[in-house]
Amino acid sequence: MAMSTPSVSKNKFLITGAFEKTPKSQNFTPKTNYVTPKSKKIEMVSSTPECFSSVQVETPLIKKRISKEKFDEVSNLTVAVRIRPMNSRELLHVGSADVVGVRDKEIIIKSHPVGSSNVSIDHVFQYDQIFWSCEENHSFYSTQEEVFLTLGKPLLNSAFKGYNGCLFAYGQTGSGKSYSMMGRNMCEVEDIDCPTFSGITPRFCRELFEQISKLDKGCLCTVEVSYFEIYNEKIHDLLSNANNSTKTPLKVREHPECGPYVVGLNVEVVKTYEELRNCLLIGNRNRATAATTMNEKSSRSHSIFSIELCLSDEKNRENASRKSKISLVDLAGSERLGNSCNNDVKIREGVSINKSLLTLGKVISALADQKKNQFVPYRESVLTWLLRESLGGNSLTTMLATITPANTHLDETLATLRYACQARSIVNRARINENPHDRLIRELRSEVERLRALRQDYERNSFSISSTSSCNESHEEELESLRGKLKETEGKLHEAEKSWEIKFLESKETQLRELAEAEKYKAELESKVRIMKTLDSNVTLSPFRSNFLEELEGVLTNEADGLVHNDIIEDLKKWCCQNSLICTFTSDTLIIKDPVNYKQTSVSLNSVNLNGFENISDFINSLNWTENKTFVKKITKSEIMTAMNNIYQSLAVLQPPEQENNLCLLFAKVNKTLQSFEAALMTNLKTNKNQKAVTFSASVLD
Ligand SMILES: Nc1ncnc2c1ncn2[C@@H]1O[C@H](COP(=O)(O)OP(=O)(O)OP(=O)(O)O)[C@@H](O)[C@H]1O
Repeated sequence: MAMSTPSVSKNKFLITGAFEKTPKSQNFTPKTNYVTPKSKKIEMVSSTPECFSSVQVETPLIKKRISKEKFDEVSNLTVAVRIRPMNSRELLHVGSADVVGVRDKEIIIKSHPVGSSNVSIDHVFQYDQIFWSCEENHSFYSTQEEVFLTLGKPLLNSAFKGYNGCLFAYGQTGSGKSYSMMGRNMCEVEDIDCPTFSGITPRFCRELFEQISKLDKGCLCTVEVSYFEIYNEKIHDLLSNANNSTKTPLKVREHPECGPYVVGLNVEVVKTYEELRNCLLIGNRNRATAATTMNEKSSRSHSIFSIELCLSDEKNRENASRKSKISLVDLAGSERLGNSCNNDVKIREGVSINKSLLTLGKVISALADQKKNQFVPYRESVLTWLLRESLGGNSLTTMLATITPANTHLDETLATLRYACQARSIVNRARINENPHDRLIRELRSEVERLRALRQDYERNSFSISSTSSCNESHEEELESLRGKLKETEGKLHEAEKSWEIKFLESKETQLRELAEAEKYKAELESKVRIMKTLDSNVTLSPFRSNFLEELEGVLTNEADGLVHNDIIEDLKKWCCQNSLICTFTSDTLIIKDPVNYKQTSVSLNSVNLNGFENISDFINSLNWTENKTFVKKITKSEIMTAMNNIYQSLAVLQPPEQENNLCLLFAKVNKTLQSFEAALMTNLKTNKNQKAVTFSASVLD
């Protein structure tokens, strides 16, 4: 990737006067990116070869669009070209020559068609900015700072207004993309902070925090940063701690409102320039490590460093809250497949890089075409998908094309310049990312101001007209309609501002209500806990309580019907059931209870004999019945289960916050029921050792 900088320039035809310069000692005023700077006619001082030379104008005619439509900035992509010095390899190459000339905002490339040394063609390209960085000591040399001030700073200023921005470097390997974007070296603090060599990205970070420090006190500002690279169509997080080889590539998803994003990407919140610089260093080091282990991978990967800026100023209604995202992109080398691919891996890489760059090309030409409803294949590559908003969307975008002046790379240089020319036709519509209500208020305010100014003009004019001539009726009408319009807009603004205040109050009220509810719930919970504690200490629970359910379950499941298994007993049970009598058994006794008439009888199982009786009814009536005033009921297994379920449901009712008294009562009731159940069960178990059915007194079920 590194090439040494030559000490001597071998310009054969140096067309100086690249663009208007300010002497180095003076403060440099950036030529703003989105306004065409006034050009200065500068003479060519080249030594044009004395041969036939034809001129080929390569720049398509484009109408530069800079318009503000209700705070939307409609503008073409800003395209700049930077020419780096020839490196030692290029200088040592036999027959090497500098074929790039610069005049104002034009680049002229001199080429000789194959086989005709005497005929040359001048390819002329026009751009928004040209940075000639071939000879350091030359007065027209463009420094790193100038490149930042011209391209990076306007994007930063726009970010503070709420516009998204993107700056991407495009060019063949070794043409100076990383040098321009990051600097001469990029893995040490000294490199990042180097006043001479640090590139656009570190300068952007430094300036960002300088501007933040100058913001008003009441202005809240957050900065979030992410850094990733795309290699072979796969995304790798450069801020992740995981080892490069173990990293799983991240995926791209599309949010319906926010657009495409990388899933699981580390986003760091940074509060100082030093923290931001640290992120940059981590990312650069990760990138460099990957480059060494994977054979100069960095040349073949695209890196995207993104900064999200969020500003909110309660005091200043004009700039209530703004959000912007700036992406600084260093693309992979754009050379064609044949030039650099000499093995399988490289061919695969080349295909992937070319897939991204090819799609980028397709996207650029589709957007440049400007036909309505033209399909733009953003989703054909990860790069274009993620840069969608930067290309033809909501962003102010700048492309920096980097080239070498050497004739050895003439084809690549021409390809890069043509690519860059086409990109100039892309139109983006950037809008301030803000709350729609703030936007409405701002728009109405500016409309009111405009109408007021118009009215003043009219009033002044009509005064001079009426003083010189008789009353001009049509003028008066226009003035009247203007007044009406102004009144209407002022009314709308007043409404918008009022509704904003009402909304604010409403949201405050909702907040207070929610807070009060939360407090109430908290108090209820606390009282519930208090009750639980009191109950625990006051109520003496039976030692069997913990085993109660298991015991009950044991009894129920053991209902193995090991009773007297004979047909007579079965018939008796059936008959009793049909006649509303309760029929229970101990190991040797049959007990029959009549709950309606409060009677009870018992008979030894051994003496049950139906012989001599016509039917079961006669046998039952023959038994010795005694009075029994206690109403008892036999509970079946399913009845017990239902009763238990009822208890659990009652317990469940305790969960939501209840009035303290209700809660107390309910709890006591449940406890009582459980105790009764338990007592009844224990009595039954104790008194009837082999009993298989359990009888409870009816009060238990109340
Ligand atoms: N404007 C410049 N002035 C002086 N040296 C430069 C300039 N631009 C690039 N160089 C030097 O040229 C060499 C290649 O530059 P750089 O690594 O930035 O190329 P690149 O386009 O990013 O390549 P790659 O695609 O491989 O990443 C480096 O040694 C760099 O220092």
